Amino acid sequence: MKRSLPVARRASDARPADPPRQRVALAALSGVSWRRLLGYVAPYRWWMVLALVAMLIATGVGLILPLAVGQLINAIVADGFAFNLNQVAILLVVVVLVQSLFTLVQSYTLSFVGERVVSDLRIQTYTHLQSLSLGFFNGRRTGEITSRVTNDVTLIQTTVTTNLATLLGSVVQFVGALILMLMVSWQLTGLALLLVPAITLLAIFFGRKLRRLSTSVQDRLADASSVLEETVAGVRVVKSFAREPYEIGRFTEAIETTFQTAMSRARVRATFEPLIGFAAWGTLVLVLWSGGRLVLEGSLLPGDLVTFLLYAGAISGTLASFSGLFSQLQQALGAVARVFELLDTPPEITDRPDAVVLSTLAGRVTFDDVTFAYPSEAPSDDAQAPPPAAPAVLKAFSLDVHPGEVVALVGPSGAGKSTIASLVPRFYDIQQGSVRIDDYDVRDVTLQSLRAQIGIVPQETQLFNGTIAENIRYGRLEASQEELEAAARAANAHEFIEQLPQGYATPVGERGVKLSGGQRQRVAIARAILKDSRILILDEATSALDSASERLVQEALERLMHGRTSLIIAHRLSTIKRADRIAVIVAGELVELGSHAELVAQGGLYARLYALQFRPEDQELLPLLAELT
Ligand SMILES: Nc1ncnc2c1ncn2[C@@H]1O[C@H](COP(=O)(O)OP(=O)(O)OP(=O)(O)O)[C@@H](O)[C@H]1O
Repeated sequence: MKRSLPVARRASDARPADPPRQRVALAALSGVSWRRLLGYVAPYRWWMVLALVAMLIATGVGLILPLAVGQLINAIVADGFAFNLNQVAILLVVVVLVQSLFTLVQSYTLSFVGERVVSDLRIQTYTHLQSLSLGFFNGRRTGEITSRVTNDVTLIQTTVTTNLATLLGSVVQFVGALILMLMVSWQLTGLALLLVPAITLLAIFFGRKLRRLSTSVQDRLADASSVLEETVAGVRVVKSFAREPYEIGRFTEAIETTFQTAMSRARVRATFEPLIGFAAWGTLVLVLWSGGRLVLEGSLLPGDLVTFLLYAGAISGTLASFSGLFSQLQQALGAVARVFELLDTPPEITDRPDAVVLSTLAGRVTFDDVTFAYPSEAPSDDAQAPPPAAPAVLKAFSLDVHPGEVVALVGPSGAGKSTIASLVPRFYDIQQGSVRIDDYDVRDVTLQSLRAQIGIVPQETQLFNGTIAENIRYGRLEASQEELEAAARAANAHEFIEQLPQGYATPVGERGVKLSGGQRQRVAIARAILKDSRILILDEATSALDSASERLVQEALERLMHGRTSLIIAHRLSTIKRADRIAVIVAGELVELGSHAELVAQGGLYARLYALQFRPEDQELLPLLAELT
């Protein structure tokens, strides 16, 4: 029953972890995703070109190093060699210097591109997230969504820059070293190459296994973080039910599952890396042994053998980095798929191409034969499966609220009151009938202008991190300090705000002062007053306030409602009696409509309810109504 109206359902409405993710991860293997990913680098292509050129130079120059070292040794051991020791030593220093310089350029430019891409992508995903409809958020856990914008995007950053550049560098190094090796000794090269395909196959085999396990680890970790998020956000519920041990159990279970999966991955990785290392070093020893024999036979200079060994070392290094890269790229694929899936989720509620901008309104709100069922919560990666048919929450519901009228929506929990209210700002689209403001169907006007005309005071006020002034100004960002204070005064909030340590500049929300329930409600009312919209939707708080606080809130609400069309999801008899008309809703249908006096005279459900009314004025009506229906 206790739920704020415009805010998405809490994380507790979670759906279970989604196995189809793996399918999506595999789909991301297609070239399209990679092309799309590289599209993010396109705006910084010149930086990328610079990075790649620097990388090529650094790698290319690096390839001279083994050659120079070999020459150095030849200069030492072979008499009458072409270069003397000094010349070769100077060459070596110059080579190392040039290589370091270009490595620096490459590292800086690559980081620039990486950080830019990741920032762009985060802003894009967040912007897209903001465009998505409530239906999307209803079906997903908070932790899962935030992790896509933060963790997954970070994984992508390494993929598009560092990994790709390293891959390219490794290829250059591999090819370059191979050519130079061939020039030194084709026999030795042939021997080394015999073993390469075997190592590569091994790497591919393990890489695949690692990828599967990595996606699985990420999924399990997301499960654990969603337990964490849920319980931190809902810490009051946990504490009030003394469910700490239960939650610890749930978290432990999720973490233990993560641990088990991570250990399976660790086992594969632990075997993988030494195995590849062993294969590479084994090759080296074999080459050293055969090369040693060639030197002893006199067909190879000792320095050339050293050169060859250094190249062989470089090649086994690149092979190891190939396999490392391979598994990292595989890991990133899951992340890429999840981010693109988010970006590809179309918003359900959008402006029509010919949508008009609502301007000044009289403020009439009409529900005309409205039938509505909530969108099915099937996530988009389950698109193959037909969505289960959702039951209609509203059935042929009609109600005409006149400009300036106050209508109280009354009915048992789950009757559809919040749903009715959420259709006015078009949080959802209806299946039949129409919801109109003045004579405009809400689907024919721009969302921005529609929502600008509607003020909402939810049951529970969500305060954001920031000062109290910033929180009130959420109602109208461009409001002046005077307007802001006037709104706070009208909302009976000015006095308590003045008494806060820094007045309007006092930080509130997560990291600021804690406000009482009544104070929060008055801040919400001040926001709505500042917004100054024609239409108001109030979700009356059900939690009891002390009578002084209650009076301040009631006064503020009356000022707020004055001259505006108001739809109140009412819980208290006092509020209901004050409304111009009362709409009694039962199971998504309007069963009675009229003023308090009319309904009492009619002798229907409301009258029977009222007959029981020897209770205090602020008696909550709902439990009684539930008894009667
Ligand atoms: N986001 C949602 N997705 C799916 N079903 C929903 C959603 N919100 C509400 N419902 C369902 O729609 C029905 C009407 O809910 P609604 O919240 O409108 O009732 P209400 O009269 O406002 O109840 P309360 O007084 O308890 O807030 C309920 O059966 C509820 O389970």
